[in-house]
Amino acid sequence: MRENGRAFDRIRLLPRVAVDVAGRTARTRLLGLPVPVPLAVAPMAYQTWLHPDGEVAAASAAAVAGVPFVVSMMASRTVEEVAATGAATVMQLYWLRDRGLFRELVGRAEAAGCVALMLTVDVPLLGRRLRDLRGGLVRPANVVAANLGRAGGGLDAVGGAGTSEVAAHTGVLFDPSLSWADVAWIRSVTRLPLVLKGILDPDDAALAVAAGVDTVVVSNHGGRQLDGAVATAVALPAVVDAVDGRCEVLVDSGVRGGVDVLKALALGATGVLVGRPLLWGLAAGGAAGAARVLDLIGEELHEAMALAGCPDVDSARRLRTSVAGGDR
Ligand SMILES: Cc1cc2nc3c(=O)[nH]c(=O)nc-3n(C[C@H](O)[C@H](O)[C@H](O)COP(=O)(O)O)c2cc1C
Ligand SMILES: CC(C)CC(=O)C(=O)O
Repeated sequence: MRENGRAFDRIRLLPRVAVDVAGRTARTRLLGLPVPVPLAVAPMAYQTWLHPDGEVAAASAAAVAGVPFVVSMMASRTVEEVAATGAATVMQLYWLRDRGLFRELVGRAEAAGCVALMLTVDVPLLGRRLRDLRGGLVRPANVVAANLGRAGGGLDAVGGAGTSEVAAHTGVLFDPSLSWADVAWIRSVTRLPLVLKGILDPDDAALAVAAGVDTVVVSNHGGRQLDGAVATAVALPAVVDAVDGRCEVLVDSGVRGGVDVLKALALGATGVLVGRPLLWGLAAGGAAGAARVLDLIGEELHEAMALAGCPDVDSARRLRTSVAGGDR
């Protein structure tokens, strides 16, 4: 988790000068949609844990900002409630042991007007989260996975030593047998654009393209899964090369401001997903707090583009970068 931030910090930008940036714009396309800034909100579970309105407040902020909102399969408000905010909504899915429930969720996402499906591929099981274990993390009874019906409630018996309640619950639900054949099956059962989230190796990015995926997300899950996995700012360029323009490449994990977004673009990304900062805004100030976070990142990006001599997103993607040695 720490290395994600450090890796972005180590990227150095080579600004261009005497470029007319008076009419600059960060408008571009992301997840197949026109967006005012190249970012979307990352899928994050159980947002009513942070604020009573949860995902509905966060999605309202995304709607105001005009950026897509990815609703977690483990959201504490339903995909229908989220889509009703008017935000361009992407449904995130985990591979479930219960294939009937998985199919049902795909159908609900389509019926709710979702613009894409995002399959998260880096959670065959939940990472060993030592702070969750030491703190005895247990969901409050009123925070449930609202999309999963009876399967979305908590567990009566917590998993025991070495397992948090959340890890035990997801262990019951998630199927660790996901393979590329299953990805091909998912591709075949929906006409919605398909996003694969949690790619780090360029060979996996090439396999995703071969499976007909529309977007890959270079992600180590914000450092929550495999401790010691490569930072995304380090992994991104090789994935961009492997994909070679055949699908969109988004990146998350460690993006904390507009300069990080500019660095991601300079490294070849189509755009970024914003994770924890959105939750901090939501916890501090509900929909307004989440909206302020998205505003700030957008303002910072516009300023950084001006200072780097970038009138548009394509020129940002052509900026040169270098990597500084050591930590700051
Ligand atoms: C509290 C929390 C819950 C998350 N829940 C999910 C989830 O349900 N599905 C998913 O694909 N990723 C989930 N993630 C990972 C995020 O989508 C994203 O990859 C990560 O937070 C990006 O890193 P950042 O927080 O450093 O920006 C979660 C992250 C956090 C912090
Ligand atoms: C409920 C969890 C599976 C959500 C998640 O992906 C996470 O906590 O990182």
